[in-house]
Amino acid sequence: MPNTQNRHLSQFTHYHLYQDEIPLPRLVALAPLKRFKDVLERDLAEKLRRKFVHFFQGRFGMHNGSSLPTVEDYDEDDVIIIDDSSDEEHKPPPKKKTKVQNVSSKSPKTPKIAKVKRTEAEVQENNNKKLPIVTKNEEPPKSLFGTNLKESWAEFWEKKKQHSQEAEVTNTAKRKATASSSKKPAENVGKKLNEEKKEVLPGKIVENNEPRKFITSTAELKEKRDSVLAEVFKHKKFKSRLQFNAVNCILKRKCDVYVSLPTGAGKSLCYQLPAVVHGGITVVVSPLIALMKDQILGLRKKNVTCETLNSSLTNEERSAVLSDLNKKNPNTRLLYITAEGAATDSMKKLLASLHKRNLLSYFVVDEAHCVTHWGHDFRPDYLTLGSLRDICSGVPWIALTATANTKAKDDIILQLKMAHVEAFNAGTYRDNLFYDVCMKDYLNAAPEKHMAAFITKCLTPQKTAKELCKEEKGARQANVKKMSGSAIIYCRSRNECDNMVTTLATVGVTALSYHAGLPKNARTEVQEKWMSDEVPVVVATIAFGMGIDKPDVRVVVHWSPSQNLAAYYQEAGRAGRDGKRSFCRIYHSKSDRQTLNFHVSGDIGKLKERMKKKKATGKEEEQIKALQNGFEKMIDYCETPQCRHVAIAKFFDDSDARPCSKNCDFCTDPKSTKRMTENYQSLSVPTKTGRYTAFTGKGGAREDGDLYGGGKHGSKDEDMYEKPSTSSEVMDRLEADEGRRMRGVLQREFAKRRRSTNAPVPSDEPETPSIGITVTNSSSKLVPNVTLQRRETMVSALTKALEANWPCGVATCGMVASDAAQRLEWNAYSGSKNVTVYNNKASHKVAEIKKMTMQNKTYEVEGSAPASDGFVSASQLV
Ligand SMILES: Nc1ncnc2c1ncn2[C@@H]1O[C@H](COP(=O)(O)OP(=O)(O)OP(=O)(O)O)[C@@H](O)[C@H]1O
Repeated sequence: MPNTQNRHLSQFTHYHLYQDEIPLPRLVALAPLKRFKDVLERDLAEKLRRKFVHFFQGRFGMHNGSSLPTVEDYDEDDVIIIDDSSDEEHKPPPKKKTKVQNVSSKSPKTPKIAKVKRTEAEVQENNNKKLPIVTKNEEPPKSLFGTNLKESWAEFWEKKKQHSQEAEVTNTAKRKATASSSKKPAENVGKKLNEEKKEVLPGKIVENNEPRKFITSTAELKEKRDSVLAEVFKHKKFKSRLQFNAVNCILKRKCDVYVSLPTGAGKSLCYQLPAVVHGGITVVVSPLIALMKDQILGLRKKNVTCETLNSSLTNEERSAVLSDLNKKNPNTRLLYITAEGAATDSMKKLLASLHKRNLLSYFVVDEAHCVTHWGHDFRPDYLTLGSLRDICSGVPWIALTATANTKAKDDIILQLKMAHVEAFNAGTYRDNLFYDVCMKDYLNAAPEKHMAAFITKCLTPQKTAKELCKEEKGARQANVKKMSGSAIIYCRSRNECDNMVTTLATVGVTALSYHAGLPKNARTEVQEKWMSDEVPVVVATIAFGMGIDKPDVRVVVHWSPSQNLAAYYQEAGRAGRDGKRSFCRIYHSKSDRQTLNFHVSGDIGKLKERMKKKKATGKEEEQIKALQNGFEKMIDYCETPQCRHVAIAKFFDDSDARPCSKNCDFCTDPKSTKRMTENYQSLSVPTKTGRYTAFTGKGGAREDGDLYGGGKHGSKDEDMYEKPSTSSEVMDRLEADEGRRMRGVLQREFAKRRRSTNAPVPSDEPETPSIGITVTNSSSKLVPNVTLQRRETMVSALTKALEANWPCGVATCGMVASDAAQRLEWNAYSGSKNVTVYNNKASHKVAEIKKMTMQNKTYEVEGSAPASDGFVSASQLV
């Protein structure tokens, strides 16, 4: 690294920033300067921030940068210079004497603040800012971090913040007093001033053994509530009356609170806002690490300091979190933990210590339906949460869920030992969601194509159709439909996901697949592409979607029903979180029902096994009942002509279960919905060989003799399907299922040799190429399970996309679209190890071309044909 250690701050330029040539202490000093603001706000911001974090971690045991001052908190001349020469770790190697003046080099032991002049007006203006600044009128601290670095950066800022806020309160009070002095008697003003001085600031923790003072004045709570809503959460108002009421009740801290609001209704705010208002620490139990990460990310973006303690942390991360929690005034406001973690002795000790130090503000149980076997995602570890009551007595408990009926609600309250509960129950109705069910066997097109058309329609903004037509005239977007919003398609198995992506590509819908078979980084990549609207559709197993809060999901399709109605409601609830019209559709068939039946009976079988082995928790029988009930209600939902909203409302015991009149297929077109259901009921059921035989049940789903029985068909399906699960460990389980799937493949291979099975076996016969589509090196078997047909599909999708991009169907270099498509497809094929990666690569290429078409840019095909691989272009063949 060049010698930059001794440069004066003014000598650093953006060049040094980009070149990474600035020592960390200088960087800390430079960050506040406005001349670097543009850089800070762009890509380098993150880099700098990480450096900050790293730097402070090392020196002061801080674990995140969220409480560090941001560039907004300073002015150009508020230069803070840190002399770190006492810090061995960051000490530069000995250098030759330089002529450049180092403003900080005079006092090697004591870090100090250098301050340049500011006008009175600037000082006043900055006093009103959120974080304090160092002004010339103000006595600077002896050292930035206190003598001998005893005082931490966080403590310093906490003090500064407090000082500045107190000054602000006094100023405000003075202003108010002056304004009203002509009307009010002076003693009133004095009284008000005294009141305002007593204010307990958010985040301020009083001495250990003194009881912590929470805000109790209604007016004060109201004021803080509104300012936190606007300034921290950036919401103009509460989303609903119920959210407003729940927040108010929780803010008062007078009782435990049970909140049941529909999916996407803003339950998180109900506890996050009070947590910020009252300060201290709010402990949140969440069932999924993915969910926690999502919440933490969201909160950190809002500058709320939050942490997690879970099994995914490294030792260093864990000790950083703990060291903050062990401080007298921790920075952490919300601490996310798992129920499993809460049951450990170390967590119990930590909670006891926080409670003893008067730090605990709330104890929150998110997704509280996990506490009860009546819920759809029962987690035995949640049962132990109630015992923590004794550890943190007097702390208000908050339980939140979207999916609990009366039985579940009662059980949650019982299990969590909630006393004096105030319940906020909003029912499940979401008027922006349109629910419908399509019977796969009664569609006028192949079901996959039917679905693709549906998705395209949902993602094509109605209003701009005319504009699009206009645009299309003479424009290159001729064949490209403008899409807006995103879609999720839930499939049961990895194979189903991959096949669906290919099928969608043939009809011009670009999708990526997401499932446990993908490596973790590939899954993250898919999720990011979908979140950033690069690819509109994701085809996934139910592992996707948990904790995802994308506002503009316009459509959620279930390629087969969920295992129970509560899970379906939760999964479909990913749609329309921005409140706009969105669609939730299930494609259902007799064979889907049998497969589901097989899985449910498998789960029931396991529970019965457990009961026999005396490993039982005593709740198994009820769990079995809940499983059966959830499944029956799911089947009823699909197979009974009724208002879909009513079916959901009844399942959750909503008091208001009126038909929606316009938000489901039955209410908008009862005749055809009934006809479709009748046709479905009269249909025969598929046999082991795939043929249909007369359905002998008496009509209703529950009379199906196969229900919960599994049956031979189910057994045969075992290796074809991933085990669906609504449990929070779904990812792990899906991973484990891969082993089972492989065993299935082996079994099929043996069976193939014995020639004694009906299971579909991969054929060794060479595949026949389709007429009109040429695929490079078509006999290649480089990527297992990628059939010639799949490759042809991709070539054809790429050709279509390129034809739309190149107005005359020919690139500037004279290459025709089909040749270029072959080349691109080959690149994807030869660079992939498995079918999913191949699918995603090829589909992403289609998306990339389409995006460029929309932007009126020409897609350039790079690279040359893989001659040694036998590449022969279509034009050469003709
Ligand atoms: N007062 C509000 N004004 C506007 N948007 C809000 C408000 N409160 C919450 N939201 C937004 O609503 C969305 C859903 O919130 P949240 O994730 O808390 O829902 P939820 O009830 O927990 O849903 P689910 O049970 O499906 O996870 C978020 O994007 C959140 O920012």
